[in-house]
Amino acid sequence: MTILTLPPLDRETLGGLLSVASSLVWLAVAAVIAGVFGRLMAAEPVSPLRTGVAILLLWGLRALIDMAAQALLGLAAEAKIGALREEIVTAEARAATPSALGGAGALAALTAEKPEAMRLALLRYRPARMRVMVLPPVILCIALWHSWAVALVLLLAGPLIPLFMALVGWAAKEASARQMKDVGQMNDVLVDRLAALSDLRLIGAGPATVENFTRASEDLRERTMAVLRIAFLSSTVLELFSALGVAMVAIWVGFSLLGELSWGGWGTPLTPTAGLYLLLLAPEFFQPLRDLAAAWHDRSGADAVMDEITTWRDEPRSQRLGHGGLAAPLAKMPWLATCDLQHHGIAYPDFRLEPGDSLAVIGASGAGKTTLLRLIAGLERPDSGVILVDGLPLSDGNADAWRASIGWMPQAPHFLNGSLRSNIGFGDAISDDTLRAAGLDRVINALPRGDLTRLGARGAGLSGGEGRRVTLARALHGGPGLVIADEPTADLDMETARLVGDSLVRFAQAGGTLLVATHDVSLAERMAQRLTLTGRAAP
Ligand SMILES: Nc1ncnc2c1ncn2[C@@H]1O[C@H](COP(=O)(O)OP(=O)(O)OP(=O)(O)O)[C@@H](O)[C@H]1O
Repeated sequence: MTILTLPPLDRETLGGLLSVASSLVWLAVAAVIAGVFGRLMAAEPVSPLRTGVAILLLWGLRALIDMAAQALLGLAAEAKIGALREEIVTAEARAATPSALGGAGALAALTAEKPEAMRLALLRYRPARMRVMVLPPVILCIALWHSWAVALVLLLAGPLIPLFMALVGWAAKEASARQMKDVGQMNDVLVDRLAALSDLRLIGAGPATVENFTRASEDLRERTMAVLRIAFLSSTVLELFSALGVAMVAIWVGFSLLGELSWGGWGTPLTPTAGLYLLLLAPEFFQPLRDLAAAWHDRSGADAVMDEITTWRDEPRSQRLGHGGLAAPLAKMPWLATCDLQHHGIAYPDFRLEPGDSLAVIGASGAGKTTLLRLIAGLERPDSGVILVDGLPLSDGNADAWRASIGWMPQAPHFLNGSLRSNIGFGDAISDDTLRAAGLDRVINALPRGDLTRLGARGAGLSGGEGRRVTLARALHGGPGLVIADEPTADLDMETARLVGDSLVRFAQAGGTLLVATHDVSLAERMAQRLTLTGRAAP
């Protein structure tokens, strides 16, 4: 294998190797310092300039290597965390069913907050493990060269640290997992309660909600304290072991230099330079082990997050059609047909919709109207049968472009916590024609802040009918070929229902294709075709 064919080092490995190199530079610095003090103690001449320059150069080198290592490790951690976040957001955007992990709050925590808990582990754990594999053996060899007694002390005290670390590690991982779960649940509680704040007040559930919330936050505090307790306990014990190790080396070196101890070396008396060198190296022997112990704790938190991400990954969830990416809409509106479509035990009658046609899907509650609309939009995969778009089966290959050609008016609209304008165009400019077509122009003129009126998550600031017109404008925005509307007139008074119906009919009269699921007989009668669903066949 030539060097050219060797796999390139990833940033994390390179960062880890540089952190090892930086620690090795310290051995050279310690040698220079010990040499200088040895000469001073032996009353030999020392060049302060040469010594100062040598130490400065070595420190500078170490700082540079350290900086490069931290930069590389930081980039590697950012890339990993970014990739995880992208994976979660992309998968959630493609999932047709909600995650069993929790609601929006839990998923937001899994995407934003929890991967952040992995950063310290990514920055510290692997480099610390690499340093542990190199530095203690190197220092042990140096110690053995000078004294078997010092090597024996290090050899006995050193392994106690990883041993204790492993024992604490189990408890730390469990405590971190419990804490991570609580963080997700807490976010869910927060999202739910904030969404229902006014309802909770009206039914007088304020005090009970506050009490529940206090209990949940108290639980989270206790879990966090449990994690911190383990961290404090483990670091105290590790400090104790390493302090004892260093103290024993210091006692041996001190008494050997004083001539009180004649054993532990290799027959020749310990020189002041060698003694000082051993004293400087002893803490460095324990340092990587202590770093690893600290990083081990970070890793416990990161493992708990990874376990949760693995559970989320392993959930069997059906996927929307398409890749979820941005796609250009189809050049011209195709014809649409269904063939032997079956989903969730409901068999759907076949239908065909030409460009410019309008179809009302009618049937009792639970007959499968919303499900059919979702299937047509590629938001769910049918259990069997096909949807034909210009004669081609709707598939992952054409679903993104198909959806880009559709305007969607859902039964239960969601609003972003932003201005009315941003709730229609999501950042795009909105044409006056779209506002007029949705009958929204007069509504906007009557609002004190016009299209800058801020909407809450449930469309607060607008009446139900006005909110419905916002979703209609959203569906019409961008000039879609097909508008799919799910119960567009539900819960509206007759006048507003007629206005919304007029807007939809005008869209169809202007050449748009219209698919409407409705219980509203007068709206259904205004469509060119009607499709009646009968739901599941009786068992
Ligand atoms: N993931 C699912 N698995 C199994 N059945 C489901 C699933 N989702 C929905 N259903 C069922 O499919 C049926 C059709 O539901 P759908 O919402 O399409 O009815 P609908 O005709 O739109 O009702 P409504 O007029 O009340 O809005 C319902 O019985 C519903 O319980």
